[in-house]
Amino acid sequence: MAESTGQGVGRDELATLKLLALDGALDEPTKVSCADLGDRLDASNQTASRRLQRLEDAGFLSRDMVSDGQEVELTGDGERRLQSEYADYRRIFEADASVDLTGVVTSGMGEGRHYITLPGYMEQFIERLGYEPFAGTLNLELTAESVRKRARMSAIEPVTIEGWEDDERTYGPAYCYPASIEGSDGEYEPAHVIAPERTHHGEEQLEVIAPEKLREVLELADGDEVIVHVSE
Ligand SMILES: Cc1cc2nc3c(=O)[nH]c(=O)nc-3n(C[C@H](O)[C@H](O)[C@H](O)COP(=O)(O)O)c2cc1C
Ligand SMILES: Nc1ccn([C@@H]2O[C@H](COP(=O)(O)OP(=O)(O)O)[C@@H](O)[C@H]2O)c(=O)n1
Ligand SMILES: [Mg+2]
Repeated sequence: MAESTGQGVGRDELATLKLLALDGALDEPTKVSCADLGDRLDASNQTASRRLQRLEDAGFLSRDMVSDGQEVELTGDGERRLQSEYADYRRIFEADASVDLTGVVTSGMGEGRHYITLPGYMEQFIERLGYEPFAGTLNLELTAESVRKRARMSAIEPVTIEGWEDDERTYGPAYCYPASIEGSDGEYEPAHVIAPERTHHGEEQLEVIAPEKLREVLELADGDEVIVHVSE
């Protein structure tokens, strides 16, 4: 049994996914033959076929049967899985990883304020980030390209804010990535992209914290575009 790397796929499936991407299946439906794939993976035809099936079941691949074989294309999740692998290699080989993400300012659920000001988090922010964050998170809706690029943040070492508990419940950890925020009115730092482990938002929402209210200092309103430069 292959070692699991999450979402039901193992190392072997990941190697298969990489070969398919090298063949062009990231950009368009690409013809594959299990015999050829098996040869290149040093595995049997049946093994190659099983790996394709697992990748499809995991949602990393879409497949179309055509008269003389099959065409495959990586899904968004498939691309993100490879991006995250790529980010690991960047982390290994590149000293100063950075990523620029673009998004528009949006209003969230009004919960950021509550979480940021809980003493169990606030004390850690002050100690580990070196500033007392403004009470809330600036929410950005990322462009489709930035949603994909977001995985590259894993090449950057975050400041970890640990989970904690009170009498009533437990609170999850959160990871803070150093960043500067560029609006049309100028650039602001220090700031951090905050990624709570437990969140109600999907990958398209980015939350940012800073010592000041960014809507005021950068004169931002819903719909304004900002660029977040994330780097160590
Ligand atoms: C520091 C921090 C810790 C959080 N911890 C939790 C948590 O333990 N459980 C949870 O359901 N949501 C947690 N959240 C996430 C919020 O529920 C929510 O996803 C988001 O931060 C709300 O942002 P918004 O009000 O800006 O839309 C946390 C958020 C932050 C900023
Ligand atoms: N550093 C920060 C943090 C939050 N904010 C804003 O402060 C308000 C409170 O944050 P919040 O996270 O509780 O609210 P929503 O993001 O859910 O709208 C929101 O309007 C945020 O956009 C800001 O301008 N600068
Ligand atoms: Mg917020």
